[in-house]
Amino acid sequence: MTDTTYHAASTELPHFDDDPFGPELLEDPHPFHARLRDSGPVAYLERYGVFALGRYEQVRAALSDWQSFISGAGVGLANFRTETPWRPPSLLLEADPPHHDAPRAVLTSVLSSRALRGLRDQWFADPESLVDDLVKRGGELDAVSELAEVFPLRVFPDAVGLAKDGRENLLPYGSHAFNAFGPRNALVQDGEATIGAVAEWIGEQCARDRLAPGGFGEQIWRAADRGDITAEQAPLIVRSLLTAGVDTTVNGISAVLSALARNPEQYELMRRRPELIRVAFDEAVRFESPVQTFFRVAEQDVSLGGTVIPAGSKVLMFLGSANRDPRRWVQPDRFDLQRDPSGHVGFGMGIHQCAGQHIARLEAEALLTALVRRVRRIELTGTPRRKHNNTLRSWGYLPLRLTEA
Ligand code: HEM
Ligand SMILES: C=Cc1ccc(C(=O)O)cc1
Repeated sequence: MTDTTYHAASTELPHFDDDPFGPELLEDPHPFHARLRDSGPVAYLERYGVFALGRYEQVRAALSDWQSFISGAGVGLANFRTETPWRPPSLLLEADPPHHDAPRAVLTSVLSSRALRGLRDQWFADPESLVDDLVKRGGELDAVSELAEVFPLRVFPDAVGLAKDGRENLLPYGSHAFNAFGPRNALVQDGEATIGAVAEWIGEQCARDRLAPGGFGEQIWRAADRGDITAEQAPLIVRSLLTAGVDTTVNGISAVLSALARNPEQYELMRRRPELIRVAFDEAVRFESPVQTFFRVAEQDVSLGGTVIPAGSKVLMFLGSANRDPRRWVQPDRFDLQRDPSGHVGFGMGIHQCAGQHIARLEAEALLTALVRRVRRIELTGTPRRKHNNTLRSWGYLPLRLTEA
């Protein structure tokens, strides 16, 4: 592509000086998302020298076109072609076909909805006692520390086959990994101070002899015995579970609890029609988008939304903005259990679409089922507080009252 056409594209292109990873936008990204969408299909963020996609159509197109928008140069701001990643790249998230194929096939099989059937009874029983205790205690709670951070950490590490000790490392590791997809701002620098020991613990847990027989981790190692992947790949694929499997579901559960508390008529509807429980979680993932953004790199000059994005450019996809695009969703800012949220990009789209989405849905379904049986009403009892992260949309404090049914 010649300079003149690039120059022409860049001058016609809407430019923003906003910082999507700064405290103001992390606190409330929605006004910026609306400006970004209304500016056009493609924009340019001057602060980071990246192209930005805010509309559903272009985000979905970029997610689906893995040949033009690649993951192998990193799905954060860092370009692995010129910068050293903070950790060895993921064999799934930060890989392109053909290297991506075998690791993905293994995880798809290990985490398939069929494979999860054996977990259903145990995962549905667990939150019943948790909710019972909270209701008996009077029903006042911080839903983040006493529910959203508790339930996933009780069931998921066991399903992976992790040892009991050291599990307190999982949330800090995930938080740092998600911060590290952004610029090296204060959020990343704060994490760097302690991440060394945490990352070492995570790495140790991926060894075969640390993983309980029959768990997801050991099943990945058995795939290596079969030759589906190599023994060198197995621990890194286990690491993917530990990185993506906890903070995401914690924030997905916080998101659905927050949305239900703010929309009591939706909670009542869900109690009357429990088949809406699965819709509720996906609608919350659309509405809140626990994973807000991911990057891609243009593999070659690629035309999108009337703009030619030059080869080598980083492209920032605003999943949270796409999930609230009025060009795709009716009344997008409404949490509405009677809409069909399928097609949302909260789990991504295409070959990298979330490999753990069935896990996330099962956890949420188990918790919401326990709630609708025991709790008549969920209401906010104070001012919730956000927890800032460069990639995750997260609650730090969510004061709720659960009224016994
Ligand atoms: C509410 C919960 C979750 C959300 C919102 C979420 C979101 C996402 C998104 C947006 C992607 C696409 C990344 C991209 O296109 O670059 C993704 C991929 C992935 N997720 Fe999830 N995720 C969730 C839960 C989980 C869980 C529980 C696990 C593991 C058990 C998991 C494992 C993965 C993996 C391994 C990938 C990479 C897939 C690939 O590149 O082929 N996720 N997730
Ligand atoms: C959705 C986030 C995500 C983070 C890390 C990984 C990984 O480490 O493979 C996968 C997905």
